[in-house]
Amino acid sequence: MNSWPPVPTEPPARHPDAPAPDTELPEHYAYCFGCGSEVEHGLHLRATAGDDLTVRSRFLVTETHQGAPGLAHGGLLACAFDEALGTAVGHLLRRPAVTGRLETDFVRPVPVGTVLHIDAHIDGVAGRKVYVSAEGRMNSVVGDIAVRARALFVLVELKHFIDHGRREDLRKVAEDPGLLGRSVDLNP
Ligand SMILES: CCCCCCCC/C=C\CCCCCCCC(=O)SCCNC(=O)CCNC(=O)[C@H](O)C(C)(C)COP(=O)(O)OP(=O)(O)OC[C@H]1O[C@@H](n2cnc3c(N)ncnc32)[C@H](O)[C@@H]1OP(=O)(O)O
Repeated sequence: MNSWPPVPTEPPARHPDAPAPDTELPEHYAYCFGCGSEVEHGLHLRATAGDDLTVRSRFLVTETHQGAPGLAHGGLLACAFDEALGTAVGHLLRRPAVTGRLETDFVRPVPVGTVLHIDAHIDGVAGRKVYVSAEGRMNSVVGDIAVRARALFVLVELKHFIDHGRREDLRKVAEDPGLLGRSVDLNP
């Protein structure tokens, strides 16, 4: 394994307005494939602020998430980690960021019906670069590790989303700001 973070970093500082530990976090966008309640076959990942620089997430692997018969698709698992890691950056640092790089180690197959518990941690900050990592455990917070991930998120201005987002979707959000940051009922 290469050293992590790969460059010298500053210790990250939890934002003073970050949600308190054990706070259930809202979905960040109702049409997000990772967390959005309006996406029928999305991951519906739910997250809770943890202590210090951590966020705990979980999602249920359903039959619409298969790659091989009865097993989760690796790309969807990577998506769940992208979401869990990005949620940690967004909520704990309270800065908009996008994924620059995401690497995953798939350690065990994940059957349909598994609840994957993903613990994400902010490891270091170097300028606009935020290094984060996570472990996903099967069916309990102390279950077997199925997936490990590391990522680089890059802090951006809100303008990034306005410049690059599709006009009609930006218009929908302007008309219904509740599509962003809406609280949702919890599932596993
Ligand atoms: C007020 C707000 C409060 C917030 C409240 C919280 C609410 C909840 C929050 C949130 C939940 C969110 C959950 C979402 C989770 C999912 C996230 C996604 O899936 S994001 C979509 C996929 N990713 C993209 O679409 C990026 C596409 N790429 C780009 O747009 C650019 O390449 C970008 C912005 C990443 C970088 O471009 P540049 O021009 O701005 O900057 P340059 O200089 O190229 O990079 C900056 C530094 O990063 C390094 N870098 C960039 N990409 C790298 C890479 N792939 N590998 C290594 N280094 C990389 C560069 O080498 C540079 O490093 P050096 O500063 O020079 O040391």
